[in-house]
Order: sequence, then structure tokens, then C-alpha cells
Amino acid sequence: MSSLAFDALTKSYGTVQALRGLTFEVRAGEIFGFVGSNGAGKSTAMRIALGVLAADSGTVSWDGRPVDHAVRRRIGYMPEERGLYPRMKVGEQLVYLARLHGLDPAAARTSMERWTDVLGVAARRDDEVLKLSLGNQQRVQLAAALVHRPDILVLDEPFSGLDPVAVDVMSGVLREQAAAGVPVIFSSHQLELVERLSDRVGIVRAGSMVAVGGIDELRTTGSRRWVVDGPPPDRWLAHVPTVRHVGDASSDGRTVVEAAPGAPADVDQDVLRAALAAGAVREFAVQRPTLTELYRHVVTSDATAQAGDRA
Ligand SMILES: Nc1ncnc2c1ncn2[C@@H]1O[C@H](COP(=O)(O)OP(=O)(O)OP(=O)(O)O)[C@@H](O)[C@H]1O
Repeated sequence: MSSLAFDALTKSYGTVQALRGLTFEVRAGEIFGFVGSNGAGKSTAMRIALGVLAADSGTVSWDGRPVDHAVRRRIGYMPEERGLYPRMKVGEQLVYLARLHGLDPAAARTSMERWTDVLGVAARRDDEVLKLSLGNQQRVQLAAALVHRPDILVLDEPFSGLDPVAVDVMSGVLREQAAAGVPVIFSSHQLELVERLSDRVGIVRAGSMVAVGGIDELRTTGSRRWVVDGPPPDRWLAHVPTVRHVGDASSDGRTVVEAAPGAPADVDQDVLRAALAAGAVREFAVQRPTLTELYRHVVTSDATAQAGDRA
């Protein structure tokens, strides 16, 4: 299956090491949510895919071959620093961009009309971009990424600053594109939205990928918390010193425990044995964190890792 593969990318800006062996892939037909704290390296990776920036080492490939000029023409890109001509009219600008990417005049006009309709800016076709609100400029920016019918979509924070209706419209467009087989990668700090929209998610920390996978997969494998519906914790928890009580799942007496750093991989079995030894266990289950909780965990480790790097 086709994929856009980022392989061992490194990039430094002077003394700042922005990417440190970043590796992951975005598959055809999936929406990939790219998250990480400010300065983690998301924009740098996307710019390298576009050829706006050169990597120090590593490659980005499409379908197993390094991305070249011909492939780049097939990418729809939404840069973080928006790239429209402020004094050019919306319609004219979109037709111009479609033509730049090789569409003939009639196809360029049809595509411009389609995307301005879909994205709710058809009434603004004859306005200069700078006369539009920021949110509408962003809709036009997405239209600019789509107007040449790209095979790959790379979108840097496409949702920032959009109202909820625009978020829905944009989400719908990304889903349709993915359903048509386009690999879609987008960066965002809106984690609930990322969780809702993405097929897979990658969390980047200080220039490398620290967690990647389907949302359910990440939530399951990233969890070191368990819910125990059984005897009260004061009767058994002291027998498992590498876990701690983090609360009660509900008023019905279910206990939530969490593994401490350095706890053995199979500490869940110790928890279960200790609880059973104290009484009947009616339920024992992994408590799956939300993407936001997972992300916070990674960001906290990020602070530690960066502090370690500086030391
Ligand atoms: N042109 C540049 N010159 C110098 N340093 C840069 C430049 N662009 C990015 N950096 C640095 O590279 C690192 C990665 O930045 P990048 O913009 O890729 O992160 P990001 O994950 O996109 O962040 P954000 O979520 O804030 O957009 C940061 O430390 C940033 O300060």
C-alpha cells in the first residue's frame, strides 16, 4: 500500500537540534494526527516533506521512492505561516494555484468553484484575500491546498482559529479525502479533535516520535492504570509496593491503581493476585487514558528528557 514515509530525519538550525531521527509513515487513505508540544519539530518535518527545507539526513519517500519534484506537485500543503497573496482576489488566486500545478484553465476554474462552494467562501470569490476574516482566509488556504486535486495532503495546524462550524466542514473534507485514498497528515494542539478525527496519531517529542498508532491501540498500550472492583484497597494494596491508589472509579467502590515508574511489566498480575487474596474480584480492567492524558504524560517526560539533554 502507498505511504508517505518519514525515515530517520535529522535537522538542526544552528545549535538547535529540531529533528533527531524522526521516523513514521502516513498510509494512503488514513488521517494521521501529528501532535507534540511547541517546538517539537512538526512544522520542520512537514516542510522537509514539501522540499521547502532540506533535511540534514534521512529521507521522505512516497510509494517507496524518495519524494522528488514530480511527487511534490501532487502534494496539497497548508503551511503554518499562511501563504496566500493578500491583494489577489480569492477566485483568481485559486485558479492561478491550480494552473501552477498543471490543471488546464477549465479544470482549474471548475475546481476553484467546487472548493469555494464546499468551504463556504463562494460569495467571497471576487474579494481580495486580506478583506476576509482570519477564519475565512483559512478556509481559502485549505481550498488552495485542495484545488489542484492532490494525491497527498500535508496540513500544518489547519484547525487553529476556526469556529466550530468551520471545524466541522474542514473535518468532513479531510474524511472525504481520506476515504478517496489520499493520505492526510495534519498537526494540531486540539487533542479532542485529533482523537475524534484521526485514524492514527503520532506524538513527537524533541524531534523524535515517542508514540505512534491507532487511538485505541495507544490508549490501551499507553495505560498503566487498572480498575479493580473488589475488596477495599486498604486490605491488599500494601502488598504491591510498585502501584499506588489514584482514586475511585465511581461511588460503587471500584478502585483505580497506577503503576509507579519502574514497576515490572507484569505488575497488573501482582495487583490482581493481591486483590483476589483479600476477597472476591468482580471486575479487573485496564483504564484507558484519553489522548489528552497520554499526551500530558509524554510532555512531562519531554520536560525531563530536555532537562537531561541540557545537563
Ligand atoms: N527558521 C528557524 N530558525 C531557527 N530555529 C528554528 C527555525 N524554525 C524552527 N526552529 C526551531 O526548531 C524547533 C522545532 O520547531 P518547529 O516549528 O518544527 O516545531 P513545531 O512542533 O511545529 O512547533 P509549534 O507547535 O510551536 O508550531 C524549535 O526549537 C524551533 O525554535
